[in-house]
Amino acid sequence: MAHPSVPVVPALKDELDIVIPTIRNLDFLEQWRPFFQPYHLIIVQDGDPTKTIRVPDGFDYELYNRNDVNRILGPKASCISFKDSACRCFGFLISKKKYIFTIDDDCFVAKDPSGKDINALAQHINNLLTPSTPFFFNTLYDPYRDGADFVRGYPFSMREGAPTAISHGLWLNIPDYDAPTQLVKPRERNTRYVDAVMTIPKGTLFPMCGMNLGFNRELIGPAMYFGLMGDGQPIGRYDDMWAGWCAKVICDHLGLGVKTGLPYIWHSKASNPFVNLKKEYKGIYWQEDIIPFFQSVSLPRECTTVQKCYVELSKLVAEKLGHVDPYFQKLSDAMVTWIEAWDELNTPSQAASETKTSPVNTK
Ligand SMILES: O=c1ccn([C@@H]2O[C@H](COP(=O)(O)OP(=O)(O)O[C@H]3O[C@@H](CO)[C@H](O)[C@H]3O)[C@@H](O)[C@H]2O)c(=O)[nH]1
Ligand SMILES: [Mn+2]
Repeated sequence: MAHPSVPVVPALKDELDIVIPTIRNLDFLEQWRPFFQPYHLIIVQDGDPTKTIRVPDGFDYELYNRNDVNRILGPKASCISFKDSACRCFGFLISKKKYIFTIDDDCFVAKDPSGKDINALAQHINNLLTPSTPFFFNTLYDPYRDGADFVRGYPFSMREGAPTAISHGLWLNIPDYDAPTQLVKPRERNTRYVDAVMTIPKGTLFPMCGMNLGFNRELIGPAMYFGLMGDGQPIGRYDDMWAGWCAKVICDHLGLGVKTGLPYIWHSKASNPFVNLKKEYKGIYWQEDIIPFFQSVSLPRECTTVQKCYVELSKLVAEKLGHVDPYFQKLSDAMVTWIEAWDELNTPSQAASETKTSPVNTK
């Protein structure tokens, strides 16, 4: 029990950045203020860099537009998408913190069945700070949660679990459906609150949605590249999916865990299904080749770091998916550029020299 006179410091206050990709004013932050205000925000402004993005007073943030991306990365900026939410991964790159939470600007505070506001950030932090169980499924779901435990038959030698790399949250109201599903079910809303956090078993892929997502940047950051999407690219809205497939095979290889379930956010805006179909359609049939590829991936033992795994994966992408479309050779090259940029920005000497055009705003 915290002593009343000692202020409670929010968990991971100085170890976590909140990354928001945006093309609009960030009034949505007003609703998140009680939960987000103590944390540093990294705002990645997409689209026209001359447009001014309004951020509510009282938030500590840095804002990067496309001019900043080009200035900081130089030629390597080619790996950061333009005019797609995939641009958010620049925020992952430029951050210096151990943890990341990323959220879309049309995601609001949801209420649990008791009517209480859900602090999605606190739940992600709890998910990331407790182990995962990728090697043996616990049928009572998250065994580390208050009021739960490992069930009978769960090997004691496996109860230490694995470090958690990713925490994948869900959405009430507008579900993250693909365009064909949106088109046939335009009025479907997700009203089902499932009170569970589960570890996605080793060897199983999943469709990672980027709109309510936390991860340990030190464990899996270099794999969280959101690919080449949007302007000038033949595909969109597969940014988070690509990152999730790459990250999951690497987590499996390195013995790291991925959780999905709580927390929920309230996803307020359904994007246009016709526009989405134009962005997604190639991905809808390419993924019938992409998924078997990721299911077949076996990374060599010498790949002991995320970077080594990721570069090895980029080679396999070119080799095994290049026949599907020339795009995958471009993507393979961009994956290598991303790792070069990651290592360049995250070596102490280089990182310190980065300056920001937009002054860091303090409360
Ligand atoms: O060109 C753009 C468009 C949008 N953004 C910012 O990205 C997020 C998401 O935008 P939006 O809510 O319009 O997108 P959705 O259709 O709901 O898509 C979600 O599903 C996945 C598609 O990849 C992803 O998780 C979400 O994008 C907002 O913050 C926009 O401001 C952008 O930066 N550039
Ligand atoms: Mn949205």
